[in-house]
Amino acid sequence: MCQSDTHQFLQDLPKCEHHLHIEGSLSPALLFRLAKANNVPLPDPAFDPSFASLEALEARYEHFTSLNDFLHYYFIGMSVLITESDFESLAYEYFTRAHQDGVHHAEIFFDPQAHTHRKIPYSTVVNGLVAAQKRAEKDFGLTSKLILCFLRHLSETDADVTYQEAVSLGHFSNGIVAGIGLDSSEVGFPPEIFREVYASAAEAGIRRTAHAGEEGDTTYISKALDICKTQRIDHGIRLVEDEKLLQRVAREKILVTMCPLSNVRLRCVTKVAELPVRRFLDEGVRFSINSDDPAYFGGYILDNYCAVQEAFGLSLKDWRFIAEAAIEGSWCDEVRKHVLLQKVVEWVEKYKDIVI
Ligand SMILES: Nc1ncnc2[nH]cnc12
Ligand SMILES: [Zn+2]
Repeated sequence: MCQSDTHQFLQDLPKCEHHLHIEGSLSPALLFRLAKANNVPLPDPAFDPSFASLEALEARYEHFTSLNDFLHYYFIGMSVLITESDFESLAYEYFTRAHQDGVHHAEIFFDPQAHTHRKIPYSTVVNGLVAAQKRAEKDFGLTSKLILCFLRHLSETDADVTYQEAVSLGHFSNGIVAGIGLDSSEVGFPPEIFREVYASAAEAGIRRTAHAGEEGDTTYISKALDICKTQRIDHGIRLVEDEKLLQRVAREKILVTMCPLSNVRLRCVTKVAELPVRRFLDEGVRFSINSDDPAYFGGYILDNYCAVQEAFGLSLKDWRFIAEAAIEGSWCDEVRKHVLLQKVVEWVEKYKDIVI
């Protein structure tokens, strides 16, 4: 995807990933393997030929027509995840790949309701993910956080049940879960539906983000900020449709977690060049570049960085701004941020005289 020099330049750039659904890193190969190992039935190929073979499923992933079309496959896919060890393998595979792509810190979303609704205990999911986090830190020095997402197509009451389970296990106070998020079908499920659970989290000092402005209009972004008091916006590409809101996001240093290849695959834009990358840079909007659901959207984080570089031809100064904004907007402690910022300084030193 990238020319080799540019590829190396971007691979070396110290990265943080903030928008990665761990269930979205389940490759079709692992999906079929776990379905067999765990005796989980997949849809009958007579009804959906995508499940006839690995190749057919991979080909289907290249033709999503919308967020909901993708989510249909996303929820079927994760139904093969049953044991703690399934979640650990999934997350460790992701961390391994992220490390190869130059990620030093990852904040990963998980969707507990999608598992508890099919009788997989919340603790099975979290224990598996935590085991992978510990191994990744030990093996690669890659630090990570978990962000518990609520499924917005389910009720606020349902979200609250999950939230209370995490609270009662002390997962927010002991740092196992760093914050809450909101994902799944956007249009028709505005963030204010979840105002109460977000208010409880705010009162308890728990960090908050939400998907907004992916398919939904700018009111999804403003309501996420004003009513749910989110400190980040996930996707947020439609921010450019409201000049005042854009200025506010820049002024308040709210991190926007962009996912370029996802936006193309889900037809939010027709090509990466349509994304507001240049506009955000010019206006000082802080953003990170992420992979969202890499096993479904044809690329991991470095592929997304390369796609942005191909479309916009950014300078070393632009990339430095992106890298520093990503670190400063991370939910890790100040000591870790300092270490990561130092790595960016070293990267600048290495590349400052090289023409990209
Ligand atoms: N891109 C996305 N938007 C909303 N919900 C999601 N869940 C997984 N990926 C998602
Ligand atoms: Zn997402």
